[in-house]
Amino acid sequence: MVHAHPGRRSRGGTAAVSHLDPQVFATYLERTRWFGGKGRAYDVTDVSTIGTLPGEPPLVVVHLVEVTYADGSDGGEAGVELYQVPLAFYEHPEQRLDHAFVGWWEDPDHGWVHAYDALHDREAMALWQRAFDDAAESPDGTMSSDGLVFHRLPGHDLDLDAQSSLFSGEQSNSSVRYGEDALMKVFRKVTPGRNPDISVHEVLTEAGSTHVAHLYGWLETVQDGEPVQLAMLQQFLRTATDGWELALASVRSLYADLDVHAHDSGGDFAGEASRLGEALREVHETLHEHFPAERRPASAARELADAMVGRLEAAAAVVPELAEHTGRLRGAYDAVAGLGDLDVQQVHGDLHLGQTLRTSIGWKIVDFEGEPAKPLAERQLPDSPWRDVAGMLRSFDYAPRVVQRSLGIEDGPDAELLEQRAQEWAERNKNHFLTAYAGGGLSAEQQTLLDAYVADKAVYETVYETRNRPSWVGIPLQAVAKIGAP
Ligand SMILES: Nc1ncnc2c1ncn2[C@@H]1O[C@H](COP(=O)(O)OP(=O)(O)O)[C@@H](O)[C@H]1O
Ligand SMILES: O=P(O)(O)O[C@H]1O[C@H](CO)[C@@H](O[C@H]2O[C@H](CO)[C@@H](O)[C@H](O)[C@H]2O)[C@H](O)[C@H]1O
Repeated sequence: MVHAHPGRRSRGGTAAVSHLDPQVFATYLERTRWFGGKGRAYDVTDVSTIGTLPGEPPLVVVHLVEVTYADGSDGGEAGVELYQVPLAFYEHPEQRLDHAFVGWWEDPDHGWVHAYDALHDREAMALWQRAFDDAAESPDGTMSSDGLVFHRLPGHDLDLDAQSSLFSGEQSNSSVRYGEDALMKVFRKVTPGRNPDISVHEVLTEAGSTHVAHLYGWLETVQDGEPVQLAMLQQFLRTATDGWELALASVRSLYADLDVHAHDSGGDFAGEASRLGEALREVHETLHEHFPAERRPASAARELADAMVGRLEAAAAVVPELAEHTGRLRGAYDAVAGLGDLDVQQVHGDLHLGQTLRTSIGWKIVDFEGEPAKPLAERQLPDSPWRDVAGMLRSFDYAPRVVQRSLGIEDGPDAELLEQRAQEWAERNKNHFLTAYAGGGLSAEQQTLLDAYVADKAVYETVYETRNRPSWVGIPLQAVAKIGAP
């Protein structure tokens, strides 16, 4: 059943906006990078208003869009998801925002109103920044307005003159930078409960970690007594270059002359891969110190293997091509079942090169939210640090494949040599990263655990790609086909 928008309370002089058509949101979701339900049959079953940003113009209203999937919660995926869509309303069309147009409605009191995705709108984004600044003025560092609660940590004065611009990269959420001062990440898929991205950044900021951007604050609302965390404000790392982009540049330089081996290439990435390994080790050590950690008995290894098999079965329901590989994948998981004690702690949960930033003073790691497709309760649990290591290894595998696709050369006359170079590049960087992380070689137990996490991650990626970038699913499928192969 589709519910109509409940309507907005009218405030002095502003347009009341009612009758938001759920179908308009459905159409908009399909156009966005961050909607994770592509390829599934669904309905927008509710659109609710959770608050209005203080100050105006424009009028900015935060909506939660409820998406209900026809396949229920089959395939390990949620049956219902909530997406955050803040809209900026204008009484007349704003040509500068044409690219962010969501829809228009005839309002019974005010005629036509035009709605735009607020994150593209500088005027709208300034309202968030001012509200965060107001929170810093209050003795407890919080400011509440119309159901929205802004929290600030002490230690940084926001630059209110800084202009916003929306990031355009490969993202599951939406990030807006305020000049060179701050970055606000607006969580798109939201779940009631504490988001680990905020809680981990808060702890690491307070611990003085040099490998994360400092947390400045966050925005939440409370529904049925539980926080729903909507956005996070943090230090903008001004000298940062995305680790993923650096890796792609290195691969491009390798592919420029296929006669040159990866270790001789001018764009060699191995030194950076080693420094990344060291940075991850330090982050894991800090997380181990400040969050609960435990050594679980051998039965935990069996449970882990079962969980991986469960994820594989769920994934195979979404990606039928996995079926032919399940025997070999199960082999990797069964080996884990025979391991001894298992050390778990707070980890990153979804680490890949796109979560690393090279600054002038070293590598930083971002985005501690965990895998976007996992339920929040699962993402909050301690896990094995090898999960993060595996994520990075998968990323070193992705980079050469993505460059081949972007250059359209994967099926060209040099395909064989290209594949050789791709493997050289990936192996070289994986080895450097791993050796620096572990401080030497791995024990047989560590290798077994790592292999299983690599397989688990590749399986996860087949679902992620199917749902988000269907034309990329061949990348993880190619990796899955090699796991355990003779
Ligand atoms: N503090 C920061 N300063 C500068 N750039 C950042 C910062 N945090 C993240 N980024 C950039 O924004 C991109 C997206 O951030 P991320 O937290 O990974 O978002 P998502 O959860 O949507 O994937 C990252 O790949 C990185 O390039
Ligand atoms: O960054 P997020 O937390 O949203 O992570 C999700 O999106 C990632 C892509 O943006 C995805 O990562 C996969 O693609 C990367 C290249 O774009 C590659 O480097 C990673 O190895 C690969 O897993 C991630 O899996 C997903 O959870």
